[in-house]
Amino acid sequence: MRYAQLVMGPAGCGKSTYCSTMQKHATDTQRVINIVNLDPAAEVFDYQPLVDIRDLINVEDTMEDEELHFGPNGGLVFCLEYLIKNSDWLKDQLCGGSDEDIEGEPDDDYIIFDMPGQIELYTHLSVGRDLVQLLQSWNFQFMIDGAKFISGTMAALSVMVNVELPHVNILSKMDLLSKGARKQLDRYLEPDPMALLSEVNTESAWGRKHQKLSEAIGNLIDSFSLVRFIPLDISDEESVNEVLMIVDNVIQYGEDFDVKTHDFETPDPDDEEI
Ligand SMILES: Nc1nc2c(ncn2[C@@H]2O[C@H](COP(=O)(O)OP(=O)(O)OP(=O)(O)O)[C@@H](O)[C@H]2O)c(=O)[nH]1
Ligand SMILES: [Mg+2]
Repeated sequence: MRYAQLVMGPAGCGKSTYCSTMQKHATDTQRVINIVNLDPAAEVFDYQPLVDIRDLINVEDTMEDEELHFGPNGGLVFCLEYLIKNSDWLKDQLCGGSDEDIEGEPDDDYIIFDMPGQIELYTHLSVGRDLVQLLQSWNFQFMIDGAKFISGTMAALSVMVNVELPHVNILSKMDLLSKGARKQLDRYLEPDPMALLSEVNTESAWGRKHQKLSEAIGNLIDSFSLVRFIPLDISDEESVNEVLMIVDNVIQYGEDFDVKTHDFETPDPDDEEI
């Protein structure tokens, strides 16, 4: 089987850090997770990518090119569309090129795709969906990491509707919260959207004017069980493990797992902790 996670979220929310944290955790627990960088504007990340879109095309190239002359956002869209058009390149890099590998490969592949932060790529442009269809045609199974709170949830819903995949919302950077702040967090982790929205309602003219809309949004979020956020504290091994387990469960990884664990040797006690 081939398993994949697409990591999406606002700029700087910790997507690349999530990728490298999961990869390190996998190594520590005798699993192999590979990372593919699909951000053509990426400058730094703390992992060794299996595939890097920048080997195919770079945002700077599209901006400096005399004919194209894109700005950073147009350049990004161009790069991803270029990737889709040159999907054979990606297929070669991911699958070693031969169709036989895709059909008959006995080992599991588990790949995390580190995506660019521009949400419009997945909400209303076809690039995100094209990419997903491509990967699905190569037998990848999926999940998605969504964005922030009520507005993030709406964005996540919009992504879900557009790309038609199951997803898990992750609240990153938990290590930055004080103990007191963490205690208050529970109401946000599994919040009552109606209660949260009613707070918004009374506070502003906008809220009063759009009360019906807010209620409808609350109902929508509620009935799709969208508002569940999983906290991630990358400095806490337990937390990293829990997030990976939840995601594995969503993409149905590890259902025939006991066979797999014997493929690996005993862990090296000198392995670095995260
Ligand atoms: N303390 C803490 N810092 C984090 C965490 N995740 C990310 N950061 C920091 O936040 C900054 C951005 O993290 P990245 O992982 O590069 O975020 P990104 O979403 O990949 O960013 P873009 O690719 O630019 O959209 C870096 O300085 C990270 O060190 C976290 O869980 N805890
Ligand atoms: Mg990044």
